[in-house]
Amino acid sequence: MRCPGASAWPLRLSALCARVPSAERTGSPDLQHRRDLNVQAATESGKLKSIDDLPGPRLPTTLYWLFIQGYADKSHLLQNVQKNLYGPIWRSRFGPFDIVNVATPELIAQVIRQEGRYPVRAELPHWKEYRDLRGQAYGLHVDTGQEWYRIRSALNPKMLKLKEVSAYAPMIHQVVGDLLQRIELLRCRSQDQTTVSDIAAELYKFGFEGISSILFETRLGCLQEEIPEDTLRFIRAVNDMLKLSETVVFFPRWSRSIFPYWGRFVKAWDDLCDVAQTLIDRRLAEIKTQMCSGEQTEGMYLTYLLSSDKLTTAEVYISITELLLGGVDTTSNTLSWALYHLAGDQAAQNYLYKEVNSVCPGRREPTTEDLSRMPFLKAVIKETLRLYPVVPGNGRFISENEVVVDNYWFPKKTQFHLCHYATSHDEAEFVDAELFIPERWLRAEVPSSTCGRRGKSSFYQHHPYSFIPFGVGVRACVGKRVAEMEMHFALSRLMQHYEVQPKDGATVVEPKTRTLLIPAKPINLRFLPRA
Ligand code: HEM
Repeated sequence: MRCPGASAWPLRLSALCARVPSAERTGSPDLQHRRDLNVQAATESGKLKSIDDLPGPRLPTTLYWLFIQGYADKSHLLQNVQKNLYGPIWRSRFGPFDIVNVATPELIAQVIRQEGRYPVRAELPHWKEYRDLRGQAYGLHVDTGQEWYRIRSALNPKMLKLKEVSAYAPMIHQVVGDLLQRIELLRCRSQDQTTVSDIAAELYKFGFEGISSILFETRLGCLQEEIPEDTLRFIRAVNDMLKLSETVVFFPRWSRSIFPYWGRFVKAWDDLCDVAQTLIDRRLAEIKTQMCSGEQTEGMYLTYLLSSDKLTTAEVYISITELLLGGVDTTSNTLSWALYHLAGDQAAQNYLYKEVNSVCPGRREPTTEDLSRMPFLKAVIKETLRLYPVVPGNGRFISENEVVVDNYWFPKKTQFHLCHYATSHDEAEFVDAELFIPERWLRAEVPSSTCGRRGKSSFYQHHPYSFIPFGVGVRACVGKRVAEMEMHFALSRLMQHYEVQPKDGATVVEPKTRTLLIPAKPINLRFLPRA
């Protein structure tokens, strides 16, 4: 969970929320009390089953799946395997974890409706331990309750309001310009003068430059010939931290000095925080100089946070670090998969090119308004996120209230795993679910034969909770709007300049899980300049 641990659906989500009484959504004490009484009554009358009645694998079975069957780095696929074995709701116990998995949109919706006013994704004791060790503020991922809400309310306005986010467009276009130059450089240097190897690695740099330009209002030069050492250090640290996070959480505190993992985890976090702090301090010094010389310090995100007075300095530091952490390989992996599929589907790529070209002829840079006239572009990104939700599973740790899901009663402090990889790959929700078909996201009135495919109306319909790549509700991804803008600008401009082809013929690249869903091997692509 670079977003620890969704583009068509916000409208559907609000429609769905409208059916839930507002008191229920906000988890008012009165309603809570009534719900608890109902739950108690129903349990007493024996109508509801308990967590112990749930099917699910025992520890040896889980170990067998992970280490003998090889699902340790394919945990996204385990969602489907276990759903087929145990049904849509099951329990898994593993080390200190006792988890209730839900794998249909209806069940996910039931959990979300009861998530309370301050939803918690999962307890992150090892992240908290690191923050305590270094005397840092907890921040978005670790803080809970009103403290989380206070921080989130400070971060939301300039991240989630469409109008505010549009202000970042010129900066993002500069960064996309650098990406285009870098691709041109790499492809000209390659042996066949067209290939860019490991496109995800280049897009990580794009992701880092993009989010940094918004947060710090300055360009770091991540896409230049000489990549700043701090950029590489940050990308390495994110990778290490995510990998180690999955391991460290299994080891008890007393084993910290015996195994090397905790030390490495701390080092990765130290590097992350150090790079973020250097960038923040550099920008702070610039702001001070500007102020001293009487210049107006009109800035974007960091300046806004510092001047809003809603967060302490320690909270600003950790929030910026977490936004950087969330903003790098989420967008970059999604873009990599989108290019991978477009390279393999020339009909879709041609259609996308024509759409971009008709809205922005002569390679004009698209504005945010132009994007609203590019439904196929948006459909490509949605379809990519459906096939490869970069955060393949989400969670809700419901500590405030007891919960009823599918005739089961769960006590407070139950950890739910929302298996949305399984739902977005479910044939019952998406026709030909394993295929890349962007036009499934276009409304039926739009010619459905765009790329030579036709469908019935069911082709376009799915439950709103079957596709939730950005999460859902008040705790959903804070970077959703920024991510979408970055991806839409980058993809549209790449299409204006290049036709993309697979380098290695029809080589299939599978995803693997390293907390995030990432390509299991490098994606190599050929970029052929368009006339
Ligand atoms: C393709 C792009 C992205 C995807 C698919 C994605 C996905 C997610 C998901 C699934 C969550 C959990 C939401 C929930 O619990 O319901 C999340 C949270 C989060 N994301 Fe993203 N994300 C993306 C881009 C970004 C970007 C660009 C940023 C930074 C600007 C970001 C920052 C965060 C943060 C800070 C959280 C934690 C929010 C909280 O706990 O209140 N994400 N993201």
